Amino acid sequence: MTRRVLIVTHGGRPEAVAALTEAMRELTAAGFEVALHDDDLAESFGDHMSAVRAREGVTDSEVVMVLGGDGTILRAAELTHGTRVPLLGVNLGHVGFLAESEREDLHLAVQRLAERDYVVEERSVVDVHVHRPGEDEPVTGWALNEATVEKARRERVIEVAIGVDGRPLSSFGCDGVVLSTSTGSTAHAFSAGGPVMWPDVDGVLLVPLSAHALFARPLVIGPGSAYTVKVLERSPMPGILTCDGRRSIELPVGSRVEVRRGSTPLRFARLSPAPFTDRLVSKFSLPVVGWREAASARDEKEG
Ligand SMILES: NC(=O)c1ccc[n+]([C@@H]2O[C@H](COP(=O)([O-])OP(=O)(O)OC[C@H]3O[C@@H](n4cnc5c(N)ncnc54)[C@H](O)[C@@H]3O)[C@@H](O)[C@H]2O)c1
Ligand SMILES: Nc1ncnc2c1ncn2[C@@H]1O[C@H](COP(=O)(O)OP(=O)(O)OP(=O)(O)O)[C@@H](O)[C@H]1O
Repeated sequence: MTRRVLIVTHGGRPEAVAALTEAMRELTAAGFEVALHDDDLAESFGDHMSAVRAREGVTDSEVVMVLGGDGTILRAAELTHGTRVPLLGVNLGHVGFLAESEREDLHLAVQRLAERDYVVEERSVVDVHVHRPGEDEPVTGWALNEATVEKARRERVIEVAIGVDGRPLSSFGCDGVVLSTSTGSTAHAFSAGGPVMWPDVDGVLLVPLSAHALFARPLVIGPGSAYTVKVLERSPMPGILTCDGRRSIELPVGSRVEVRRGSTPLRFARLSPAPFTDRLVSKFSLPVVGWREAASARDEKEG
């Protein structure tokens, strides 16, 4: 059976189109059938490459290869969410925290795929249920990074009440609250002062955004618990919920948002066993000078 790779890229970027040409050549040479998610792009490649329009969807692909940065991976996650197809990110972006390979390692990545020399890592998402006044059914959503409840406009604050497992915890005026997975703990939640959660910490992080309150600390709950965020009737401002910076749901006052660890994780193809700590050091250029000297001094002392 022919092995297929579906490619998602940032079609608006010249470097992505160049990387796409190389990826398609390498994958085709390795015996893969290549499909492009971006039909317009497929149009320009369809003639002289074995590009197959990705009309067949994702589930008959072995891997979704993403040529881009974090945002493009978050966009590609919309395709694989709910399926068992893993994402493999090749970083063409500025940060590329979610990517597995750098641009210069594209050939190696294709070689490892061809040899089935990769492991699949599951990353938790958050599931979101939004109950709005006058609506019988909740609006549902999910996020790989975070679901953020924010004030709908810049002026004033949004008044929210926070609860855990149906029990009230606190209420305050703020710019919003970020409800993040471990994966998203290095993204918006990180910028808002939240802790970094290693990927195997299966909890959900809440970080308030500029809360006007004495008790508004980052909180972490376990995989069996759920947050409730209510937009209070007294709030001078309605809210808006945004998942991964891309999927939004309006929150009139009186809305109730429930966020819990998702039931279906997203899957990533991992080529290198490099620990998350190394990725953190590399992506944030953390100063680790002196670590080796200290370690070798300890080894000498221990003989
Ligand atoms: N003040 C902030 O830091 C802020 C504000 C809004 C959104 N965001 C983040 O942007 C994400 C959307 O990313 P985008 O690239 O489409 O938007 P974008 O182009 O605005 O980039 C936001 C930044 O977040 C980085 N990023 C995204 N996911 C990350 C992760 N899991 N770990 C570390 N860094 C990550 C991106 O690389 C980029 O540098 C949202 O999920 C949210 O986490 C951050
Ligand atoms: N085909 C596309 N058309 C329009 N916008 C796109 C497309 N692909 C990606 N984008 C958007 O462009 C933005 C930047 O993309 P991406 O994250 O890949 O690059 P970057 O921001 O430079 O990398 P990083 O996120 O690692 O800093 C993202 O918000 C993404 O959703």
